[in-house]
This record gives sequence, C-alpha cells and structure tokens, in this order.
Amino acid sequence: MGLPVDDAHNPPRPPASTAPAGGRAWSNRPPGSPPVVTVPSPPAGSADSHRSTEGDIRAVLRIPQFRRLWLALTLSSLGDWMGLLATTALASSLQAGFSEKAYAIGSVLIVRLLPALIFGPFAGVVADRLDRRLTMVVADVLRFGLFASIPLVGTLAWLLIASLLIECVSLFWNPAKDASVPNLVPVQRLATANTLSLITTYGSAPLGAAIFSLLATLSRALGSSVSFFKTSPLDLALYFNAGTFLVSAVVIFGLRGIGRANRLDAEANPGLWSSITEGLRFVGRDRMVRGLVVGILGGFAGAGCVVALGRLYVQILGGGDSAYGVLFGAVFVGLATGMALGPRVLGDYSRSRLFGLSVTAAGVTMLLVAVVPNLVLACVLVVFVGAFAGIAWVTGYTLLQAGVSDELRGRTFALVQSLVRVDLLLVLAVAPGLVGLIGSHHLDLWGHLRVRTDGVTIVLLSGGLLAVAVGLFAYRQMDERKGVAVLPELWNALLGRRAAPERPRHAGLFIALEGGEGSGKSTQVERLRSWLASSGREVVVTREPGGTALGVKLRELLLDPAARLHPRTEALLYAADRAEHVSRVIEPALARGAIVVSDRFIDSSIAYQGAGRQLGADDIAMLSRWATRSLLPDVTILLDIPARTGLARVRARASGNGSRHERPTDRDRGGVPGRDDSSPFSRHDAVPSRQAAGKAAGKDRDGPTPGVDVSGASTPGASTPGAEAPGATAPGVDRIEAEELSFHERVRDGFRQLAERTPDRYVVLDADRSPDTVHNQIRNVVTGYLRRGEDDGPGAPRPQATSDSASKEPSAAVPVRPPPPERPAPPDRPTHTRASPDSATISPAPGPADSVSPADPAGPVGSADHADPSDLARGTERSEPPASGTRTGTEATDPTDDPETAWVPDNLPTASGRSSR
Ligand SMILES: Nc1ncnc2c1ncn2[C@@H]1O[C@H](COP(=O)(O)OP(=O)(O)O)[C@@H](O)[C@H]1O
Ligand SMILES: Cc1cn([C@H]2C[C@H](O)[C@@H](COP(=O)(O)OP(=O)(O)O)O2)c(=O)[nH]c1=O
Repeated sequence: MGLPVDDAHNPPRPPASTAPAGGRAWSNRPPGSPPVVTVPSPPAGSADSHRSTEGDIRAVLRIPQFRRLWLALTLSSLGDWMGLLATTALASSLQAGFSEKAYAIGSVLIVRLLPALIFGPFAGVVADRLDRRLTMVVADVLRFGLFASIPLVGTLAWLLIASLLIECVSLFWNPAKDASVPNLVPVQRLATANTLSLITTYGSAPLGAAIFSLLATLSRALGSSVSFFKTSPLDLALYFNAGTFLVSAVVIFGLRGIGRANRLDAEANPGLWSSITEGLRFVGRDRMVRGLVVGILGGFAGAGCVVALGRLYVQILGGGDSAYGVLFGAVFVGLATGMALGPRVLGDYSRSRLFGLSVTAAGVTMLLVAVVPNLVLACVLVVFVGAFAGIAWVTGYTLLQAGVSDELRGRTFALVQSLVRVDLLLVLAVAPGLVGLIGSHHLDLWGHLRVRTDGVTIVLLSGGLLAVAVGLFAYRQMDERKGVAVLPELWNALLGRRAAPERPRHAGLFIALEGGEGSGKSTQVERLRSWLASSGREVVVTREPGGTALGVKLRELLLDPAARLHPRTEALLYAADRAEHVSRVIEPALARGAIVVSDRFIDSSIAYQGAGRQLGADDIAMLSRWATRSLLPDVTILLDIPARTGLARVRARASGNGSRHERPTDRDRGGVPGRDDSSPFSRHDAVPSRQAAGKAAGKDRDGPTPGVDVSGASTPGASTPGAEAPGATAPGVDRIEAEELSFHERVRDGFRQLAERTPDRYVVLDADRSPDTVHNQIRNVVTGYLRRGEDDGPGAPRPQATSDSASKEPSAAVPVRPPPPERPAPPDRPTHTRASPDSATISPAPGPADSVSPADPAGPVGSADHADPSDLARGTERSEPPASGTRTGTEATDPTDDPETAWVPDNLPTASGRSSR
C-alpha cells in the first residue's frame, strides 16, 4: 500500500552527531576516501519500488479514503457531462426557430464558463478557509437540487440561471477536492492520484454521453405509453444526473479524513489579473511557449465550435438527441484514445513538431466534418478530431511542464487556463451567434448537387481553417528541427522507429579520418589541413578525444595508463567527449560552412569500445548517436593497416625511432578567435591539447622531430612483426595503445565491418603505403566531395548525414549519407571550391611531376601542400581526364605513371549513390 516507508525497514542510523541533515545515513568511511552517502533502499513492495503505471493505479486505489473520493469524483464528472448534454439539448428543444435554438445553446455554454472566468482564481482561496468535506457535501446537495429543478421548472430562463448557479457551486467543489487529495494519499502516490483524477474527469465523458443517449432513446420509447416522457424526453437524463450528485454527497459525507485546511495560503491562487500579466511577459518572450499557447487556444476554439454547434449539426444531418449523444461521445472517445495512444505510438517523435501537426490535423479533419453529408461518417471523423486534439493536449501539457521553469510554470498554467476560458467563451458566444446570423441555406448546383451553406457548415469550416492556421503557426514557432523532412520522420515514428533520418541542412563538409593505432591519421589530417587551406574556405581541424577544453581533461583521463576505467565508463566518457565536441565545435563550424576534418569520430567508439572492448556495436552506436544527435561525417576515410604494423609504428614513435609529424597548432587547426572558447584549438588556448593528453598518457607526441625519415617507417618492410610485443606497457604508450594485439585486431575488424556495411559514407585506404601516396589518395576523395559541394551551388546547404536509427539493421551498419559525390576528379583537373568570396582553386592529387618518391618525402609533398592556386592549376595541362568509368590504380589510361598516386579508391560512391564495388 502506498504509505510512507516504514522506519523498521531503514538500516540503523549512526549516532546523531555523524548523521547529516535530511535523514540520510552516512556509511563509515576511512578518512580520505570519497564520501559515500547511503540512501536506504526501499524494502521490496514498498511505496518507493518501481512499478508499472497500472500497478501504481491499483496501489493508490487501495487507499480506502482516496477510493471513496475517487468514486465521488467519477459520479460528479459523469453528472457534469450528462448535465452539459442535457441542458444544451433542453435549451435547444425549448426554442422553436433555428437561430433561437443556436442562441439558447450558446447561452447555456456561456453561463457554464462565465463563473470560472470571474471567480475561478478566488474560489480556491475561499475553499481553503472552509471545512472541505462539508464544502463538498453542501455543493453536491445544491447541485442535486438545482439539476432536479431544471426539468421541474421547464423554462429557458431558469435553465440558464440554474446552470450559472451549478457552475458557481462547482467552483468550490473542485478546489476542495484537489486540496484534499494530499491529505489522503502519500506524497509518492500523488502523481498517480492526479493522473487517475484526470482520466476520470475526461474519461467519464463518453460514458456520460452513452448514458445520455440511452436515456434519450428510452424516453422516446416510453413516450408513446407514458405521458411524462412524451412531454420532456430529456427529463430522465436530468433526474439521473441530479441523482449522481446526491450519491456523491453521501459518499463524501463518510470521508472523515478530510477537514479544514491546516494553514491558509492566500497567495497560492494569484488573482486573474496578476496571473495574466505575470505570465504574459514570459509567454510573449518564449518562442516555444508562444507557439504552444496559440496552438492551445486555436485547438480549444475548434473544439468549442464542435461543442457549441454539435446539436445543430446533428439536426442538419437529420439526427436527433441520441445522435447528438453519440457525436458528443465520439469526440471524447477520440480524445481519450489520442491521449492514451498518441504518446505511445508517437513517443519518439519530436514533441514540439507533434503539437503543431496534431492541431493542424484536427483542423483538417474538422473541415471534412463540416462538409460531410452523412451522420455516421461524421461521427467517425469526429473521433479523429478528438484523437488529434487529445494528442495535442497531452503533448502541449507535457511540453509546458517540461519546457517552462519551475518558478514560471504555475503562472504560465494559470495564464493558459484563463486564456482558454476567455477563448472558449468568445467562441461559444460568437459561434452560435454567427450561425444564427447566417441562417439556414443551401445551394443547388446543376440541379442535383446540393451544397450546404448554412451557418453551422460555414462556422465549422471557419473553425477548421482557424485550427489549421494556428497549428501551422505553432509548428513554425516551435520547430527545432528545421530542414528535416516532416513526413518520413513521422512515418518512421509510426513504424516504431526512432526519429532523425536527416539532420538540418548545413553548408559545410565533415570529413573524419579513422583507423587503428599508428595508421597515420594525425599525419594525414595535418597534410589535409595544409592542402585544404589553399581552398580559401574555413577549415577546422579537430580530433577525438580532446576536441574541446573539457575534452582535453577527458582525454587525459581516458589515455592515462594509470587510470583503471570500467569499459562502460570508458564508453560513456568517449561519448561525453563527443557530445561536447559536436555541440561546441563541429556543429557550429558546419553551420558556418566550414570544412571540418576530425581525427577520429563516432566509428572509433564502435570499433574500440564496441568491437575491441566487446560492448556491442549497436549499443555503442546508439550511445554515440544520442551524444551527437545523429550527426555523421559526410565521408569517413578509413586508414586501414594491420594492427601489428600500426602498433610497431606507435612503438617506434614512442621510443624515438619513428618520425613525428608536426601536430597541428591552434592557428593551424583553423580555430577562429572568439568563436568557441571551449575549444582547445581556439587561438587563446596556449596548450595544444594533444600535448596535454600526451603528457597525461606519459608521452609527448606533439613536438615535431626534425630529421626523422617518414618514408623509412612507411615501407611495408616496416610492418615489423614482433618489433615490440603488443600489450606491453612502454613509456609513451597510452592506455589504449597498451592493449593486447588481439584487442587491436578486433578494432581493425570493427572498422572494416563498418566500412563494408556503410559503403556510402566510407572510403577505405591502404595505410601501409607512403604518407605521400596516402595523402594523394585522400586528396582525390576530398576533391570529389568538394566538387559536389560546388555543383550544389555556392553556399548550398547540404543535408547533414545522420545515423538512421530508423533502420532495423544494426544501427552501426546503416548506409546513412546524403547523396554521395561524383567520383573524384582525375588528378589532372583542378577544382574550384564554392564560388564564394573565399573561393580559390584547389587541386586533386598531384600528377607525375608532383609524385612522391619514398626517398624524398619532404619536397614534393611540400610543394603539393603549399602550392598556391596557380601552381595547382598547372595540373590541367597535364592530361585529359578519362572518358568515363571506374578508374583504378592499374588502368592503362591513367594519366600518371605512378599507380599509387593515381589511385582512386574503388569503393568511392558514385553519383548514383552506389559504391562502384
Ligand atoms: N604512411 C606511413 N608510413 C610510415 N610511417 C608513417 C606513415 N604515416 C605515419 N607514419 C608514422 O607513424 C607514426 C604514427 O603516425 P600518426 O599519424 O601519429 O598515426 P595515428 O594518428 O593514426 O596514431 C608516426 O611516427 C608517423 O610519422
Ligand atoms: C575517439 C575514440 C578514441 N579511442 C581511443 C583510440 C586511441 O587509442 C585513443 C585516442 O588517442 P589518439 O592519440 O588520438 O589516437 P592515435 O594515436 O591513433 O592518433 O583513444 C577510443 O577507444 N574510442 C573512441 O571513441
């Protein structure tokens, strides 16, 4: 049962002197060890244990006092709904003309809303001062009397007066009930109790409508034999309704647990005016809330039209009271269905989008309802109107709760409620009035086609149009995923797939270099940077881990050989580094249109933690996807090398025998001052992050080592098996590098599998070749992507590649790329980057004159890297591009003599989106 945790279940407390405030128990800990706070875990089956919602509801209903109150609420709600139906139907039947009926119904609805608008904010304060149980009992008895008097008096005037009084009385009943719940239910069950109250309040509507229809039908059947029913077929419903309040009064009378409020808090209910002004400023400022409020008001206006005109609408379609009941019930069946199923079916869909879309959909369905000529069809459509409204209601409510800060939430809700009442009041006042003004007409087209142009149809159409307009406005205000197509995302959500097939478009290019240890990523990233610098475009070179200020710290921790991290901790830290990296460095750079080159990205985690640590590729991909909000590189270049060879390079480097490429400095990495101070690559940061991490890992790999021959280390002969046993911890070798050979082999396999499964965004290069050869191949690849950017037009935004979690394939294996580039240009055609102010010529891989001999690493590469645009343009004169088709390193038509430098990756995606393999 939902009672507070029994003290008997708590472990014994330490002496008072050591117990911290708040009742938490400190465990005994040796001095210097991290403080461990022990919060006693709840005993099995206690109120704190996690259970299903269903279990929670059962638990809260097992509290006898609450169960009684809930029963009373159910009865009162049932009575309320039936009362609304019966009074509107009766008001209509008491009038003769079409317009008079419309005015009468409008008046009933207005008197139901008016007291809440005027007295609503004060009723809570008044109810707090009186004995709550007595307040509720008296209110229920009064409501019984008033409802019973309506059929007895039988005039429209009394119906309106009684309705107004009933509403006034209800204003005291509701806050008394709300305030009483916490006295009956333990605090941890309050949310469930409130949910149950909400379900009861709205869920009783269809039941009320069903009973109303049943009673109306019964009255008509009995009308022929019993004169009482003949004269007023709605009386039975009103008497039944009165009876529910009497039963409710009796039930509440027995609730001894409710009494007078313990303390008065007059400020808990701010006045209407102050609640309006306080919240208004916030609502006016905040885009999301503005969209929500407008959407809610539009939705209520639409719903108000349906409620106000429902009776007349049914009449136009040839139905009577029973049909009205069915129609009314249909709205609420829809509402309940939408509320219950919407979040479940569309749980993964963007809430901010869902809200605007569901209001719009409700509006569109309303338009159909307005013109449909058939009552059955109308009822079906009305279920959908209700369902869309229900989804919007739940979504909007949740968004308001989640999106508005605590101190503003109350005022915002107060404002929304006040505005909703004003809104409803206006609609209910205006809609029937408009119907009355327009009157009942129709047009006969071509002799046989009858088009309704009566007031009901016109006003319903206007209501539908208003809801559509307001829904679209809300959508535009609240959309946080601009540029992402709506329908595919919605479809995926409906199929139970998580959203995000595409990210917003950006004008940049995102290139990631991946590979195992010592595959030459850092070397190639630096060369790529130098080459891209001549493009005139902003180039941001970055890496993982450690692409941000926080990332530098994480990197130190992650690579520290002395750190003992659990594999899952490690995976989470890499993901944390990536989240920071993406949001602070990569996304802003791409949004600016920069070329971002990252030394490692998401696939490193999938390969190292997923495959290497055997945590599972899917789980790691999912984690990274969450961290990056599904951002993937436009192209991932995998420098593939046998693990042993790469490790030998690393160890050679660590022992001082390998060459050290110059690590990018802040300036080189393209950091733009003032853009992101959190990036260690920002000009303001004096310490290159690699250096910092290198130190943390017990090595310094950052400084250039002059005079070391790169080519010597790059020859296949350098794949020195057994150069140093992998797994041995050597100075200058970081925590991951120090893993066993089998670990690194799994990592390599992991990368290769990823490349195989996602050929659209992968290019695999043999990294066991000379640095120049690899560089030229990378240039070819990148040239293709840059050319594609140029084809899109200057500054054309590119759809951002994302991981398509929608796929049922293993998430790491999904081809998720924007349409791929054309095959890379042959090495003899210079390419222009986007024709922007920063436009400049950039060349693909150099031809024979630029080709690099292993013995001469510095010169040609230097000339390629630092060539000015005119130098690069010389490449055009060398040879003609091949006519068409796939170029491979061994082709006879190759314009270069060096098959290595002329190599074009054979799995590079073609323009058709398929890999040529
Ligand atoms: N293609 C290559 N052939 C031979 N040695 C290379 C090649 N590329 C890089 N190296 C050397 O291998 C070592 C590791 O290179 P580095 O770029 O730091 O790799 P990574 O960043 O992938 O760990 C360095 O000493 C570097 O000079
Ligand atoms: C980005 C990333 C790196 N790592 C590992 C791979 C490297 O051993 C280390 C990063 O160090 P780094 O020095 O950048 O690697 P390399 O020497 O290959 O250039 O972190 C992961 O295990 N998971 C990841 O997600």
